[in-house]
Amino acid sequence: MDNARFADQLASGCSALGVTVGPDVGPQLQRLMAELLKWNAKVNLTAITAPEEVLEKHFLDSLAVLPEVTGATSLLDLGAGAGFPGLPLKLVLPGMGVTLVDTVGKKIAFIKATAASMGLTGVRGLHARAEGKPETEGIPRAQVLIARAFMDLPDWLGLAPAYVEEGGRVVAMLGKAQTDAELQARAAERNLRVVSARAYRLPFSGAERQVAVFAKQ
Ligand SMILES: C[S@@+](CC[C@H](N)C(=O)[O-])C[C@H]1O[C@@H](n2cnc3c(N)ncnc32)[C@H](O)[C@@H]1O
Repeated sequence: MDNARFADQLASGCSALGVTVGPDVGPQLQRLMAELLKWNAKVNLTAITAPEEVLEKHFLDSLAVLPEVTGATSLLDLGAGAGFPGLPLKLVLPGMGVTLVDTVGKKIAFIKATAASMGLTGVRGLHARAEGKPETEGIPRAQVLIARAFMDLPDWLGLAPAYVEEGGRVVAMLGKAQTDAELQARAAERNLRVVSARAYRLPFSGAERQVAVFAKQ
């Protein structure tokens, strides 16, 4: 994808999602895509490899939750894989500290090397297993805990409270939308409350997504 097409697709995708990004973000995302595809040719990081799909399914889907994340000073991305949604969110919100956790070492190696080569500060990659015991895992708590395609919602909400600072929130990016009643029930099981839930569609494929925000009771 050439620079002009990338910029055009990013602008129209952001506009469809109702999010705004600064002028530096496009070139940084292009750099991130180049690193992802370069690494992916050698080590398997993601099954999504067509540039148009990387832009929509990894980058724009990550940026779709900007409204739920903006204002946080720290973000913890559990099961971040190759850095989604944490890395694109960091590019738009550079003052936010971001910790990305995954059990697969090569994914964390990619995150660390890419953050260093792009000169990103305040990005930490942690090769660790999230089990709900931050004290022994060395995983820091954050104002906002986020995960996309991580675990089944009940399991993920079971882990979540241990990683959220007092007054913080849990942002769940879901491929399969849950009804309000289902979200309320899942939250109640974990002593959480539902703060908001919003459905959206990816701008080019029209694929359905949902983002739900929870807080401690
Ligand atoms: C389906 S991938 C999603 C990756 C990324 N969030 C995304 O949306 O592209 C799930 C990731 O969670 C990681 N994972 C699974 N269980 C984990 C655990 N208990 N702690 C940390 N990472 C875990 C896997 O290694 C994998 O990279």
